[in-house]
Amino acid sequence: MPEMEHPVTHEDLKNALIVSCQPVPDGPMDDAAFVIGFANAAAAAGAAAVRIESVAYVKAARPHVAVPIIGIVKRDLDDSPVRITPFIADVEDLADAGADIIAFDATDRVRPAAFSALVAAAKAKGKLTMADCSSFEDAKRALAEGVDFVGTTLSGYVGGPEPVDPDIALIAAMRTLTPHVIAEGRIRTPEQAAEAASAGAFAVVVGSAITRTEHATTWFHEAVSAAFSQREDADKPVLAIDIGGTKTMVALVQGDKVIDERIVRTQREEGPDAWLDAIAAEISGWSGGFARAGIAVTGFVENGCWSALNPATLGIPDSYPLIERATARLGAPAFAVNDAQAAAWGEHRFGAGRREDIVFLTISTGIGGGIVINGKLASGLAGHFGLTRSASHGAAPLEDLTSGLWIAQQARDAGHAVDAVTVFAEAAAGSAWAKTIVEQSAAQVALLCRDIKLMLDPQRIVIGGGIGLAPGYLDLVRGKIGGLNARITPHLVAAELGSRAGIIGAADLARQHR
Ligand SMILES: CC(=O)N[C@H](C=O)[C@@H](O)[C@H](O)[C@H](O)COP(=O)(O)O
Repeated sequence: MPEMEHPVTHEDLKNALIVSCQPVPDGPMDDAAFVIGFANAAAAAGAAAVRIESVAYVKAARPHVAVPIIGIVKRDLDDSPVRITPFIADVEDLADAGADIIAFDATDRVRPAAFSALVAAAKAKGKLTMADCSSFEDAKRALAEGVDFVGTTLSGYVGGPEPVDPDIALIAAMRTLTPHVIAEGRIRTPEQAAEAASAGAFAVVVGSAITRTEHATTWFHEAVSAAFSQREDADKPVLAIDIGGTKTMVALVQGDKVIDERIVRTQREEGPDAWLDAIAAEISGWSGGFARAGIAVTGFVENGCWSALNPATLGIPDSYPLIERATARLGAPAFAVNDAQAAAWGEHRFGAGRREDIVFLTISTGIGGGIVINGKLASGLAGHFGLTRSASHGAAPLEDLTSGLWIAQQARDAGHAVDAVTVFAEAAAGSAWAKTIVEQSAAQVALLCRDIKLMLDPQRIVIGGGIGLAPGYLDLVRGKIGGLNARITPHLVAAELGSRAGIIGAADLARQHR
């Protein structure tokens, strides 16, 4: 033995793993002894069939291999792109060598022998047939010629760049034509093999990942090298930038440590190209000292482009290509994020968030925020709580009834032309008018925090910003929340990273973003 004891049928391949035992041509494993070894190792581990290339290897393996063999011959022809089993003689020789199933190219290309003749030759020898297809159309034609199996073998190999992933969609499409679909090509992981099976494959072929040692080694080598070089990058400082309405903070940040820090004025009228130029000029002495850049900005960032939500804060042209321009201008790959979202991430990683799911609220001139859920930062518009209207009962965006600007306005209306800081000082000193204003602001924030708890259920709500951290303010908010069932009471804590939360968060996000 082991010749096959009975003629192989479709059922022998049902729900099978098939291992293609084709060493890299002319490589150190390109030897009959290895092909036999691979085939027996595969069979011992549960493979129900093997695929072997060349008449010589099929002949060598047949006496030693007890599972069905799919045989192919590969040829590089001058006058045809067809490589897999192009000639009738190939079919016959494979059959005579002991292959149970003969596979051949089923593409619609110039070929030396008619497809129907190949099928007939295999059948004349009493063998099953497998059509190596590149498309749904190939499979349709092959089935019309009476093949037993259609494979996705040649998808991605008939022109254009070779894909990386298996063609799962083609498996599913071919399954609408026949149950006898063999998934083959670029299946590199057990997960992909399972996906192919779930998509409707009758059997799944895995080749290079198991039997082309050089290929599999290369994949690991590349992954490991990339990870090592990323790790070296990760140890380098990040250039962190926080572009605000009046000033821009630039810093070199390592972990949560700010190594160096500068402030540049944001020339509001000049626009983002000029702001980036000013930043680049300011940091020229740091060149080579950072591997990447993290940018926190007012407004929001989507698909690498920056837009204003409130142009009064800073006039950003709509969809300014910030990441592209910053990467070019700063000489390092850049990442950009809303400033309050960056601060939320900073607090989550290194501050009062304690690596828990948090909502961060910065209450100062306006109200900004960020959300970290399931360990991930929500991007886009997420966290712009100051613009919500539920807590203000629709009267105006919440920040217009809560923030520093509103507090100063209320004071003026009460006949006291002072800023928010003074209002807080007056409230602390016992002035009734000032207390009333601060309490109203705190009551709005309390409503917002109650809603946030019910909408997102964060473990903590971290409160920052000049107003949020003003002495006594957080306690006032807690007081206004009071009386709720413990499960739905939000847990409020004071932010810990202060004005550096944004740059620390942006730096960390840039480090993690590849
Ligand atoms: C396109 C072509 O010539 N495919 C050949 C067909 O036999 C083999 O080189 C592949 O190794 C085989 O299809 C298995 O695929 P993978 O090695 O990607 O698991």
